[in-house]
Amino acid sequence: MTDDQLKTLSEFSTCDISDGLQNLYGIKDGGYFPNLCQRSGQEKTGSIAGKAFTVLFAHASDERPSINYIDELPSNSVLVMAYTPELQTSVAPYTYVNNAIFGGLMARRAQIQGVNGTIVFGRVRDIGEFTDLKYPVFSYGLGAAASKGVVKPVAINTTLSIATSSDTIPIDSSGQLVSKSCGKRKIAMNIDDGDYIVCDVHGVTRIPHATVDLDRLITYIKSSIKVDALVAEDILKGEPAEASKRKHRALLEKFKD
Ligand SMILES: O=C([O-])CC(=O)C(=O)O
Ligand code: NI
Repeated sequence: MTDDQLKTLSEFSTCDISDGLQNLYGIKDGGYFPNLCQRSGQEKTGSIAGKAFTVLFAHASDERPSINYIDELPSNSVLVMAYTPELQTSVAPYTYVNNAIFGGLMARRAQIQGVNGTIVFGRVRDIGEFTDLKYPVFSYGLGAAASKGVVKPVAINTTLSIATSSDTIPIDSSGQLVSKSCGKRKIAMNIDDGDYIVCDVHGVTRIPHATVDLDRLITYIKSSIKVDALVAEDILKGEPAEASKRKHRALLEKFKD
């Protein structure tokens, strides 16, 4: 990702990103990861963007050794931390682990290396320190206890599989109706290392780097924002929304393959 692309992504909202992924690439969930809350960094103008640097956490009994990931983080990345599937639940609170795996000292260390923010599919602590640092952190929940002896980081630069939908809700993460009779299961969405991440007040979106042409997506989103602005003007003049949308959406036809 070039500096220009990064700057442009940080000017888009997560809603803009989801519109682009849905309309240009047919990704029905719009790349949106539900249930994360923004804990800090709200004062930043624009969105938080960067390439995903992924860290996988496993139970302390996992045979893999604990690794140090916090001291070698690429600048302009977004640190993404998640658990192995058996430690995740697809209904609230989304993780079985009540300990926090990210805190103020780690935020400090990440920030000094130029990391743009942290996403934890689990719990975090020391939010007062995140706020003081103006360092953006998103998480499922909060905790007070550190992770020692309970979970440990076991892999970096790996695909993270996130359980996002409940087996009690008959709709999967891509918006398809699924049979209620298919029994217990978790429906996962992946984040690959190096995916483009954009976060804001709505939460977190992910642009899959393997399948999305970032320049094409950016060009589409710029046009889509223009269309929305034109429709907003029409609505202000008293025009009906649907007719205005039809009129201006033609601007987006050129993107259809
Ligand atoms: O001890 C931990 O797991 C994290 C923590 O509090 C910090 O980074 O300040
Ligand atoms: Ni701490």
